[in-house]
Amino acid sequence: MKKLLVYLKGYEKETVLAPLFKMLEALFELFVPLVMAAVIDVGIGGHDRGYVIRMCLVLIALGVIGLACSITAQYFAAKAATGFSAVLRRELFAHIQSLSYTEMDNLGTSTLITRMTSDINQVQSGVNLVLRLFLRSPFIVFGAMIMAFTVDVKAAMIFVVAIPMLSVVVFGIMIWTMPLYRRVQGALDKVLGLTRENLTGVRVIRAFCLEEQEQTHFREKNECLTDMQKFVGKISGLMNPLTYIIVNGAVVVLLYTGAIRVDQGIITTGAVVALVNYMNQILVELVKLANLIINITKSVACGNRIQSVLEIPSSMKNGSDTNLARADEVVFDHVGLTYAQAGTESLTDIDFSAKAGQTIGIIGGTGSGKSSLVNLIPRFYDATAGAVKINGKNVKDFDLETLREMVGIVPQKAVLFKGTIEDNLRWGKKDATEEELWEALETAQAAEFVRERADGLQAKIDQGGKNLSGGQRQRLTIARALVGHPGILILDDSASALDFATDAALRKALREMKGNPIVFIVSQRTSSIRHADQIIVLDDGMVAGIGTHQELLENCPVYQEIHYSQFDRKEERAHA
Ligand SMILES: Nc1ncnc2c1ncn2[C@@H]1O[C@H](COP(=O)(O)OP(=O)(O)OP(=O)(O)O)[C@@H](O)[C@H]1O
Repeated sequence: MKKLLVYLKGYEKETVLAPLFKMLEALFELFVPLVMAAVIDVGIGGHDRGYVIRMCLVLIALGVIGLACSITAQYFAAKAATGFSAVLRRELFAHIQSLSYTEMDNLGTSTLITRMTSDINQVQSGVNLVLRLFLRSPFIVFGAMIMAFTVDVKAAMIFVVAIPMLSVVVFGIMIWTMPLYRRVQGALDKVLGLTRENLTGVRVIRAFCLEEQEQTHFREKNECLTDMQKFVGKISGLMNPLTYIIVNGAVVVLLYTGAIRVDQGIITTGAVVALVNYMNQILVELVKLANLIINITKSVACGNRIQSVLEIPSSMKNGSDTNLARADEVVFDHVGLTYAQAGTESLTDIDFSAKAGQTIGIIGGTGSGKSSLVNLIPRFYDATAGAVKINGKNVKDFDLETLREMVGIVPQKAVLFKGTIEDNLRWGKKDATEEELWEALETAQAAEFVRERADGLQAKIDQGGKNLSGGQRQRLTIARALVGHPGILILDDSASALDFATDAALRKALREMKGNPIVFIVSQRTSSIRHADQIIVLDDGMVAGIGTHQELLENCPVYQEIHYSQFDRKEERAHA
């Protein structure tokens, strides 16, 4: 957590001024009981109306100056805390962006979102509270005690007994509740995680009529959180009655002792009132201090969670080679891949090469390793054995940005972003001309439906592309990858939502593309890859066959099985 405080850099002035103004406010507050004592003793006691009015004006002035100091402190504290959290949020976001898929898989998106949002908010409110109260509360407690001694040493001895008793109650409750607050935070994390999962998967939940089951699940987690909060609340609820018993007991003793000493003419009535006021001030500040410590503990816990993400180094080291103007050849040189935390290899000894202008089909059952294989080319993951090479150089040697600019990838799940069609297409190439955008749309078989939209390229896209059909989304993601004219194009099962005619038209357009790109088509359908120059058949992470459609039909049982489960033999003879 301490390391996070560097993000306060640039707010040094606010960090000093906020507590300073709070101390000034406290100082004025400490004078109020003395002025009140003077009003009682001199003004009321001496029937001096003018004095009473003057002192009342002094009280108002003290109040106004105190308020001005408090508002100023609040302003500086809020400025420092919000500025701090904005920088922290930016740094954390940038760091998460720099992490590789491996780290992202390990952490999970849910917890990253909680850390980016509620954890940073908690740290922000912690910083704000610390700046305002950390010096003020102890200052008032000790200040009020010293003032009590200046009023009357014997009466002030009651403070010496009452304050430790108050501290035991306040801090005892704090120590008791602190671990419970941590558990409440954990339960809150679970409720947030469940809410997020349910909201993102709401369509699936409804499709499977699981609303009731999910509601029950949510109710259980929510009740668990509520029960914990109630329990902590009950313990915290003890704070007020117990502290008030002590304070009121001390006030009774104060009044009793004070009355005797007033009778004896040692102190004045006003002095007794001042002592009672100091006692109340101390109580209020001790309770504030305890709340502050609870808040600091929560903030430190949240800060540590943020720090732990910031400390994760990216396992992917960037290469330095920026010399990649064309992709002439992609080679998988005895490549193996074992995912972090997975016991077994997901890819074993993959060995093949692809030349410029070639189309490579990749086929295999679910979980056979097709996506894993193509993900190695843009370095979403790194091969754990062998090497993936472009133009004879290991992909690890290339600068990541250079490498990824060369590779256009259309992921299995078509993801679009809120904005216009044009905004989404420009992700592929910022400065693409309108002509280039339409060219990509034509190749991706998406031009027709974009033209049909009243706003054309300016048509709005909802978050995730929800206002488009699955096939339209897929075609737009293909167009987005094509805009940058990649030297290597990867279509990871990205034509699955297209009808056969559109799929065939897409493949024809891809073959006719300018620039001789190497095209990798991952598919479950043999019809999508039958015209590929080379088809790689995967079975349980291993190559079960490499060749053309005809060659594989003759000598690869795995390919035969896939193909004849989709087409009957008569149809195949007709095709041939
Ligand atoms: N991020 C990951 N972490 C750990 N294991 C993974 C990860 N991604 C995939 N795997 C494992 O690697 C194997 C191959 O998965 P992959 O997604 O490459 O298969 P696939 O052939 O593309 O499957 P599908 O056709 O269903 O998309 C599977 O056993 C899978 O569980």
